[in-house]
Amino acid sequence: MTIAVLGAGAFGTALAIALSDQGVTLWARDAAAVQAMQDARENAARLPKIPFPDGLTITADLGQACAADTILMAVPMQATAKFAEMNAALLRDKVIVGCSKGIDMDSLRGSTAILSDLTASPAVLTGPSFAIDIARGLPTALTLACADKSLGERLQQQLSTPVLRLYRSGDPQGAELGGALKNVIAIASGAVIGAGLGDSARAALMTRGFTEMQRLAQALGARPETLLGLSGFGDLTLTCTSPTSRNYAYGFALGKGAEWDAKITVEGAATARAVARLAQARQIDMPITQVVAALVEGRLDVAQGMQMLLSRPLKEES
Ligand SMILES: NC(=O)C1=CN([C@@H]2O[C@H](COP(=O)(O)OP(=O)(O)OC[C@H]3O[C@@H](n4cnc5c(N)ncnc54)[C@H](OP(=O)(O)O)[C@@H]3O)[C@@H](O)[C@H]2O)C=CC1
Ligand SMILES: O=C(CO)COP(=O)(O)O
Repeated sequence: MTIAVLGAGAFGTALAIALSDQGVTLWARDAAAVQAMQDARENAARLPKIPFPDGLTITADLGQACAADTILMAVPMQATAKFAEMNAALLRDKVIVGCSKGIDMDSLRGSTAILSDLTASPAVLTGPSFAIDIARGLPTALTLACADKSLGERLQQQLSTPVLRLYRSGDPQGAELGGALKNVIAIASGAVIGAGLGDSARAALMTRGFTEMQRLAQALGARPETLLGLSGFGDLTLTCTSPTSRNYAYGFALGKGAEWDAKITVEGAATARAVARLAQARQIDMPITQVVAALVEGRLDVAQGMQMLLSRPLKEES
């Protein structure tokens, strides 16, 4: 069984490296970048100093990549819907695993819904994992979620390695929402630490943020236990506590009033805006997400956002 990874960012490249013992094709859109990676046998732009193993083939030919049995989609979320639509002829009815974390701003859909336009039972691979850790072969555990049980079992076997341990789930929507929503709370956590408001405030935001994640996920049909696993609680913990996270680092810069390089992928920024709209439309109480959306849009600063959260009426913990 052959594997291709679409999108040669840090994560796509890391997955291709981790799975290269089986032979992996990594696709990138830019032919010049592909040639440079082929010559250097590394992705110097996104994952420097990690050499490509022999089993990794890099190409700009999407047709060649899509000939693989299993396709891992690692293009950033806000580009995924257009990518899927433009390349539907190559991707239709393939075995596709969504690896991106976010909610599409235009359609308010996540990767499972977007990829369902192409294939009957898209899978999701998500959980606490920095690209650099996976690429270095450090131990990592992720969730592989698929509504089709036998396909999920096959993908679990195919994509696990001795150091990349995949747990199976039958709830792709819950798994995808955990990965998407934790990025929003990571921005809030970074902002609180960047503004010097302390670890206690961060713990409060993580906990109340997790409550918001559960509220939305359950309203959208996710199983509550999915969010308690690697894809929800696990990834929330990693991303809200590590400066390696770009979402956390972006929030930290907001809190500190520091410059931020807009070229860096911060999935939680667009996702906060998408989820704020989704929550408003469904009348779901998600105050932290609403504040993060307002921070991202420049409608509030961190002090004002914190004041808004602290001045809410006192209530029962639920
Ligand atoms: N980095 C990490 O630790 C992890 C990331 N993820 C998720 O993986 C996804 C990708 O993130 P990551 O790899 O880090 O992102 P990066 O910022 O490292 O790279 C983004 C990549 O996507 C490519 N790209 C952007 N738009 C398109 C498009 N329209 N068509 C094809 N390729 C495109 C870029 O190509 P170009 O260079 O040509 O612009 C670039 O190679 C995100 O959803 C992220 O949340 C999940 C777990 C861990
Ligand atoms: O999703 C991630 C870790 O699981 C990566 O987080 P960042 O996109 O914030 O770097």
